[in-house]
Amino acid sequence: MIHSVTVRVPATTANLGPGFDCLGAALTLYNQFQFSSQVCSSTLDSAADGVKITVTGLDADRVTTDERNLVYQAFVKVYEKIGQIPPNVAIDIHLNVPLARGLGSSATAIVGGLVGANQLAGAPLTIEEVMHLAIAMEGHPDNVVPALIGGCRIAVSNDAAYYEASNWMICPVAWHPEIVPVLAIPDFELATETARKVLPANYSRADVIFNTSNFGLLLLALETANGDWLRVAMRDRIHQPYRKTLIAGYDMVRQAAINSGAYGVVISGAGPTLLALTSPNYATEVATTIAATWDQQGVKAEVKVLAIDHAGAKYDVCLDPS
Ligand SMILES: Nc1ncnc2c1ncn2[C@@H]1O[C@H](COP(=O)(O)OP(=O)(O)O)[C@@H](O)[C@H]1O
Ligand SMILES: N[C@@H](CCOP(=O)(O)O)C(=O)O
Repeated sequence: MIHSVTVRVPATTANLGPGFDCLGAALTLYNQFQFSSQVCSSTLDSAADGVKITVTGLDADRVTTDERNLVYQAFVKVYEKIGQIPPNVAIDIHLNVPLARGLGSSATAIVGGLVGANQLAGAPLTIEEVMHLAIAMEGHPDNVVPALIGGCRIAVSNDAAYYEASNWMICPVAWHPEIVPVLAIPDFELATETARKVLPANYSRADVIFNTSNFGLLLLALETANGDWLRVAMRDRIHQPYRKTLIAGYDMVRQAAINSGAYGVVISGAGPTLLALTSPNYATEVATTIAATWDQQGVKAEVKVLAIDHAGAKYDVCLDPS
């Protein structure tokens, strides 16, 4: 019998400029979730029956430890899907991905909870079924998909209604190893829900064509590391023009990063983290410049030079000694 499951889930950077709600990549920064079976609820000291949650690491005090916790909600979803009552469980969460910064913290929580529950239940669901549950919970595929399977991915819906889709085609996007993601994480939060509310419901034909052409070019540029293409292809008219007003210093930081060698700078996920893509030779210079420029605007930012994670969610299972 399985005693505990430990799941490691990567952060993500979604959208990458023109790929709003359909393109995202996993990053080498991870949250960890451990799920341990409990014998009976009388051994648990949480207010919620059947679950005890502890959280350590970054922003730990900001995460709820009762049954509203997103990891636990995802855990329960698996048992609903298989028609079983969720077992009593202790969940230990260790956070390295900051909350509400555009690095997919909610995606790690959803994927961690789903993968943990599925393994604890003896793996009744396929990875596709886990993915569909994750997309339905998050409401869009671009962060949960790379968080689950790693790499850079495009999600395409086979259904007419994109956001209600139950059929998804997931395709890998080649990412040239000489393209380095530099992430600049400011010291303020921006909830995805808030950043989605500022977007218009409709777009002009010109804006749609602008994004479609840049998106196509971006895929070629990521595969080939063609700098001339990348400098053009990271432009977007679907979300960034509206969201940048929520990110103090955005234009100045973007221009300074480009002047110091970045191909381009985009909002990571829903923001406020900024993603610069650059070559290995310029990565340190770009990182230093972004931090210094934001500092001049009164914004403290942590800057990380990362790589693309190709593994996605990884788990270890520990069997009951008896
Ligand atoms: N490990 C976690 N456990 C529980 N809830 C989490 C966890 N990580 C994130 N969340 C929830 O997700 C919210 C952040 O989600 P969101 O606004 O989409 O930002 P992000 O861009 O980081 O995904 C947090 O405020 C919290 O409610
Ligand atoms: N496409 C979504 C992506 C949100 O990603 P997150 O990492 O900020 O949760 C959006 O742009 O709203």
